[in-house]
Amino acid sequence: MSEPLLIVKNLFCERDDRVLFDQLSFDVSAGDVVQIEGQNGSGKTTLLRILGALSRHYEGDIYWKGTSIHDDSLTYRNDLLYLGHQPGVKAVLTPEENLRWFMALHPSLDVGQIRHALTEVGLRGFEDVPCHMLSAGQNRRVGLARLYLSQALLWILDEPFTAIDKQGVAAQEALLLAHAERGGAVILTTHHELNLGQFVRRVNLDKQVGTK
Ligand SMILES: Nc1ncnc2c1ncn2[C@@H]1O[C@H](COP(=O)(O)OP(=O)(O)OP(=O)(O)O)[C@@H](O)[C@H]1O
Repeated sequence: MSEPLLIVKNLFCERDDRVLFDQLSFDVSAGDVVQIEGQNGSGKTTLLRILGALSRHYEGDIYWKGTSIHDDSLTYRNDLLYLGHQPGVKAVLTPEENLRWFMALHPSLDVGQIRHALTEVGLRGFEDVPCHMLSAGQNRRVGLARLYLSQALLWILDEPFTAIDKQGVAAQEALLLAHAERGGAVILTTHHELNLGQFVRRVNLDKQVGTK
């Protein structure tokens, strides 16, 4: 069996004198979809921000391909796509402009690929409409279009289905599965009941029991 891509070891995090998690350990391998579960305020976003190398407010170790993410943060960040809790869309820009902005670090991507991604998320015909004129779900879809463009191995997604309709959720679930089947890995939070059968592993922050 191949080594896990991500190893999370003995994480401890405290906020406002409240321990969110202690001795939290789990790993993530190629092909895994890992759902972080827990009630409101249990620390899911906090954990995803830590795993996304956006916060160092913790103790413990995180290894990516065998190396601490802080010893080789460049490799880790290159392999990572993090979609936060907010859609992360600039309201004055159009969907196409937003994606060009997101993808500025990937100059090999062309307008055709960006338009294809927008079509995949159901925004055909809205490419040139400023995002402040789009609905909440459409704005979320602009952010999710990055998943169709990304070459990253690890996707970390914080509530990606917020404001997305049923059909959109089903399409996103299929995309997550396809990514896992290609050898990628996904860590996400969602209050939505995932329809991914045995593909999903769960880490529950309420029970503090790691993977089950
Ligand atoms: N920057 C911060 N400073 C102090 N406390 C914080 C900070 N960020 C989060 N917290 C606290 O940490 C706890 C966990 O917050 P977090 O957003 O991780 O929860 P969550 O499980 O994602 O919740 P939800 O399901 O409501 O999105 C909360 O009690 C919150 O008040």
